[in-house]
Amino acid sequence: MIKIAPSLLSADFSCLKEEVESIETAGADWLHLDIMDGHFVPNITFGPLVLKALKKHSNLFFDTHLMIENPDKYIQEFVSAGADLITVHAETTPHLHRTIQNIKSLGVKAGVSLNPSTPLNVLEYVIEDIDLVLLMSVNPGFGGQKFIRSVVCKINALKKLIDEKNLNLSIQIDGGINKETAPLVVEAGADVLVAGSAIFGHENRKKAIDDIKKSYA
Ligand SMILES: O=C(CO)[C@@H](O)[C@H](O)COP(=O)(O)O
Ligand SMILES: [Fe+2]
Repeated sequence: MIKIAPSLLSADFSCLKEEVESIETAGADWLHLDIMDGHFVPNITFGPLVLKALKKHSNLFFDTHLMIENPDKYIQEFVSAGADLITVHAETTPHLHRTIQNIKSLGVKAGVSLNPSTPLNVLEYVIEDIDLVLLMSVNPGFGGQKFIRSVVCKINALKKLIDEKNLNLSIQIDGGINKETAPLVVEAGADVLVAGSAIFGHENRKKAIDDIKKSYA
């Protein structure tokens, strides 16, 4: 089963509660929350207080994508606020193994994200400890960017590695996903698709989600 995770980054920030409700009733599987600090990425979004406020109004799985320096400092706060999965960028933490253990010790799922230019081999000694790999298909920081096609080969290579090791690990793709690019990444082995502008950019959220689902059915 392929999961659709609308990214809140492209929602109307003046009415986040209604925006989350709109994608929940439209058939979204997860809610993707982009946390940006203005250091690791040029943009600044929101923090745990916003997660906490939205969690009260949603039953969606809170998929929390940390694009922040020194993620260990904030993991506990995001878990207390309602994160169900915490994904950190390998580029932000010198002690990736420790960061993963930190996330797991708090009872939530752990993911590792890689920028488009970061090779898969940074995962070599942690791949058996995580629940999800997030491959960025744009350079992180903004919604609405163009899909970087070289990620398709990267997905194929990661899928091969996962199958060889017989691991139960999700492959999430984030950036430029729409009804044209979704089939490419699903075919390569992705099973969680993040989509911001392709869903929140449309009035009819159900049609937007259904169009993506139909594109690879
Ligand atoms: O993490 C990020 C961007 O850094 C994403 O989650 C974006 O929010 C995806 O937006 P679209 O490319 O789907 O518009
Ligand atoms: Fe994201």
